Amino acid sequence: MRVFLIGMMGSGKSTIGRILSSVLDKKFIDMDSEIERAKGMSISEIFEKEGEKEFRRLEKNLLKELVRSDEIVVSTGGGVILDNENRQTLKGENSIYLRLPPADLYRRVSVKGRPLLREGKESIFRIWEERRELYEQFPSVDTSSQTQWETVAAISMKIAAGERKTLNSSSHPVSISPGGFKSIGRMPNTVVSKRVQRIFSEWIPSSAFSIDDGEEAKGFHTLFQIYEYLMDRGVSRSDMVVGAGGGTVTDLVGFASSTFKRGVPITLYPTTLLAQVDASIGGKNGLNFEGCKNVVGNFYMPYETIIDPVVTLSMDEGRFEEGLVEAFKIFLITGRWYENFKSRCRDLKNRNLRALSEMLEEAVRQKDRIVAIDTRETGMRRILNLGHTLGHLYEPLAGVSHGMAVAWGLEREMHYFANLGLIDEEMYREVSETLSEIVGLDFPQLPVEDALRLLRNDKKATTSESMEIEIPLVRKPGSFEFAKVRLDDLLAVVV
Ligand SMILES: NC(=O)c1ccc[n+]([C@@H]2O[C@H](COP(=O)([O-])OP(=O)(O)OC[C@H]3O[C@@H](n4cnc5c(N)ncnc54)[C@H](O)[C@@H]3O)[C@@H](O)[C@H]2O)c1
Ligand SMILES: Nc1ncnc2c1ncn2[C@@H]1O[C@H](COP(=O)(O)OP(=O)(O)O)[C@@H](O)[C@H]1O
Ligand SMILES: O=C(O)C1=C[C@@H](OP(=O)(O)O)[C@@H](O)[C@H](O)C1
Ligand SMILES: [Mg+2]
Repeated sequence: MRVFLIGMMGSGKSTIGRILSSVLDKKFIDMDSEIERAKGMSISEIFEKEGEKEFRRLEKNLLKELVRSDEIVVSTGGGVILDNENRQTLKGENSIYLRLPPADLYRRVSVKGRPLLREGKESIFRIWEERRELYEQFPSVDTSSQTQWETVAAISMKIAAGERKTLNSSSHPVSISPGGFKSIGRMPNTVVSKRVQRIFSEWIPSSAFSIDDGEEAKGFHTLFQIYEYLMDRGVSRSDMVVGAGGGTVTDLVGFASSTFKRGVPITLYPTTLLAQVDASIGGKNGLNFEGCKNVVGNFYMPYETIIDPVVTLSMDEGRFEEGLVEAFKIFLITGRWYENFKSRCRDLKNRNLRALSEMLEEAVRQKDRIVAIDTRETGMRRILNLGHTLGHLYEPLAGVSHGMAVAWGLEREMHYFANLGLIDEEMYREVSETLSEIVGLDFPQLPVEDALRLLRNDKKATTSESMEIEIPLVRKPGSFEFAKVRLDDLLAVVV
């Protein structure tokens, strides 16, 4: 497959092209750089010494060469579309126009290395006016007020085939499907995260209801909005409801569908990595109440979960990596894919789609196996709480997100058990280094009183007066148990 990025100077073709090539495992080619290398001079020098006409001849010949290659992402020069033959060639390819209003281009573009702007940056407005109809002959993504990752995600979604691999999961049907998110367009009763709706609006049905997400939104106020939407849509038990968003959305819509008319079917489209490896698998749902996490909820298996790694590409730095932490936690517990994870960590952090799809398939299979054995968390499923005991202190007291808190909690719990000699130093160091590589470990010291109060209220503590709590212990990858620990000893590693 070949992908060509077209658009005005400054629209981001070279920047986005480099990132996109790493995501798609393809060779990156920047046409301007190729021409400069072949000629041994800069674009400006070519324009000056040999004229624009010669530059366009070189550009045209290079394009003819490139369409004979494969597995490439090409950032074209802004003027490649001026030649009709070039346009016809590009129309036969996966060509995407990075669309941006001229005012944004003006703010973004630098004159340096762009001879057509030698009269001044304001020339960008004239050039844009002259060319806009040529660019608009191509499929486009709007890159105005989009992050670079959101632009990469929108392009990747456009070109993703949507092939689906259904896992023979036992708790509920799950498919891994790069581009499968696009099937949401056929779903009539969709509740979607506002941010996801903005990024992937091309595929979200107009009948969808977009909601705020995040912990603040994960409460009865949003739940009642969802009930009202389902009422307005006349949803009955023979209809399908869709929840598309991160874990707060899949939890909310999961609970709403489990209680609306005593239960209507739900299909989940988890759109964060954390929701894909964890929140959307296993039927747990819930909402926060009176400042307490997940204090209302139940177990309700979705009709299906569609996991599309492409949709996670748009996530903010930091939030994306939190999903890697939850996956690493599962591989640490089961021992499977643990070595693979460490060796693929850089590819995973670079959001390489092939690595993500393989990782997701393994993580989902393993969580599904645990859930199938102990759906209602009376035994083995509690192991998934690894890192959450101390994580539930960091989340409110350090004011960090759930995923980051779990990373810090996992590292501190491993540190605690290493101090007791229950896990060897090498194991602790390996886990700590991996977590540090994924999200960094600059956690703060916590205030003693608040930390002790929260620890005593942890739902695993036997009684609030007790000074003991039973928490998961992983002695080595794949070997786990539950260990009774004293609250004040555990507290010592976080205060
Ligand atoms: N039910 C379960 O088994 C389970 C398990 C783990 C966590 N959870 C719950 O999940 C929640 C955490 O989930 P989360 O980390 O997904 O949080 P989230 O739903 O708050 O999403 C995090 C942020 O990512 C944004 N976002 C979502 N999809 C995006 C995309 N494709 N591109 C860019 N931004 C995107 C959201 O707008 C939000 O700002 C917590 O409430 C936790 O309790 C539930
Ligand atoms: N999505 C984006 N948001 C903000 N700035 C961007 C974005 N994409 C690229 N840029 C910046 O815009 C400038 C031009 O990008 P570049 O890739 O050189 O554009 P082109 O190759 O289309 O001329 C660079 O400074 C780049 O960092
Ligand atoms: O728009 C144009 O005609 C041009 C854009 C430039 O590439 P970028 O779009 O990467 O700046 C480069 O090919 C040359 O300066 C001509
Ligand atoms: Mg460029």
